[in-house]
This record gives sequence, C-alpha cells and structure tokens, in this order.
Amino acid sequence: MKLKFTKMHGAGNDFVVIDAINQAIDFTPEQWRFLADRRFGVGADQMLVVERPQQDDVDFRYRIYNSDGGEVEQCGNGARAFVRFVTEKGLTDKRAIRVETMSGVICPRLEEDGGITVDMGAPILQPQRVPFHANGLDGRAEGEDTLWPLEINGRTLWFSAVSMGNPHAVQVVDDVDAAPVAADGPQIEHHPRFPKRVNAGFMQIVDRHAIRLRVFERGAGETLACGTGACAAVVAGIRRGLLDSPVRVDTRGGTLSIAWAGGASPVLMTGPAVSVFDGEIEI
Ligand SMILES: N[C@H](CCC[C@H](N)C(=O)O)C(=O)O
Repeated sequence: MKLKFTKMHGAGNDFVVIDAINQAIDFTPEQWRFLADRRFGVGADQMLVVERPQQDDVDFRYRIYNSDGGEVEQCGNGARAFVRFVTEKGLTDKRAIRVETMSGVICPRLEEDGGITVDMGAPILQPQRVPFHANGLDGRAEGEDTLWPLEINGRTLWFSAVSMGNPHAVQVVDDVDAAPVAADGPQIEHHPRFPKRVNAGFMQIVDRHAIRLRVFERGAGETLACGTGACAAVVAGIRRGLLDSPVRVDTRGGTLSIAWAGGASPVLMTGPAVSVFDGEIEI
C-alpha cells in the first residue's frame, strides 16, 4: 500500500504519525521497524497511530509503537504531536481533547499561544504496578520515595520506580553529559526485575525548579527527549524532596515544563510539537 504519514517531533523525540481513520492499516512488527529505520525507511523513535475511539466519552484512540516494533502504553511527547496532527489535519476543531491510550485516557489541550499542555494522569508508584519486582531488595527511604538498589555493570545504582502508564527507572547523576547512558542504559532496560523492560532516566538536579535529563528509552534507545520520562523524573525528584513543582526539564532536544501537586493529582506536561513534512511510502 501507499502509506500517507506526517513526520513530527516533540523536543527532538521524533515520530511517524499516521491517520488510521482515513487509511486502513494493520502492520506487523517488522513493518513498524521498517518505518522507524533511519536508513531503509522513514526514521523515527516511535510511530503514532490515530484511530476513532472504542470508548464513548473520548474523541480519539492513539496507539504507540517503538522503533523496535513493539506497541507500548504511553508516549508524552507523542501526545503533543498527536494534538498538533489532529488539529492541522482538520480531524477535530476541539482544543481540549480526550484520548484513549493503552494505559487509559489522557487529556491534551491546545493553548491559545499554540503551546500544548497534557494531563498525563496520576503517576503509579506501587512497585508491582510499574511493574518492578522489589522482592528481596532492601529499599532506602528518601522523603516519600523509596530508592531501590540494582547491580548495573558491577556498580550498585539506586533508582526510583515510577509508571506514567509506561515503566520508568530514574536515577540522580551529578552530570548528565558524563553519565554512562550508552553503557548502563541497555543493562537497566533489560534488568530482570522489570518484567516489561523499562525506560532508564538519568536526572541532574540544577535547582529546586530545574533538571537536566537524558533517557535511554525502552524499545528505542537514547532519544533527544522523553515526555513520560520527564514526568517520571519530576515525580521522583519531588517525592525525594529534591524538587518543587513546577520543574523545567532541559533535554538534549528541547525544554519541557512539568507540574505535579503530589499524591493522586495528575502530572501536567507542557512542551513543543512540530510538523516537519508530509510524505508517502510504499509498505
Ligand atoms: N519508549 C517508551 C515509549 C515512548 C515514550 C517517550 N517517547 C515519551 O515521550 O514519553 C516506552 O517504551 O515506554
């Protein structure tokens, strides 16, 4: 088939976005990997698929596939790109949109200034729901958080386990530029205590309202930005008593703003979303 797509990014986390309302698609993991391939295909960290909803009280369903071909529960930067896409393509004239994802309903909003804020829902903090198997580990309490020790490349590293619908393991490092993201990222992603693998966050505290963040993403490797990773890092930092909401998150691809009032309140993420070009590809 000749597939129409839009290439987009949110702070450098890049996407192939597909209107599956006006195109019938049903791709295999190999076809998703082809679309994500930066040499043989289009190239992207994730593919985002826009569908009509299955639930009554939502406007759209949106599905996310990592560049390794696997479908996942949530994508923060993707949620903003989704809003830009459905607005620019005339698929809605709403500015506040309810979107069904594999991990629940999120509520992105197109602001008057063209920025996009997404209610990402409340973080999930019980280890077994991240999911993370903490059994037999001696966690270390810090503020409201519990840090868990994992052996990574012969070193004991201490992580916060947070889910934003997708799993995150967040550690504080002194300098993100010096952090061993390429060496430690795959070991963390595939650690057996994360039965669904995990996104590995490396967070540097700049001050109580600012961090620098790198994320080695599950199923994609290091990306220039990770929206759910930014949410998870800020939640972990606030719970550890290191940060106060709102927090500016500087990533290698741009800046996100994350706000969270604690507890069961939702995490609010604001940031950019850019359409780069429309294209077609034979698949
Ligand atoms: N790699 C993630 C999905 C994409 C999340 C990220 N691109 C974001 O902006 O949240 C996972 O496997 O859970």
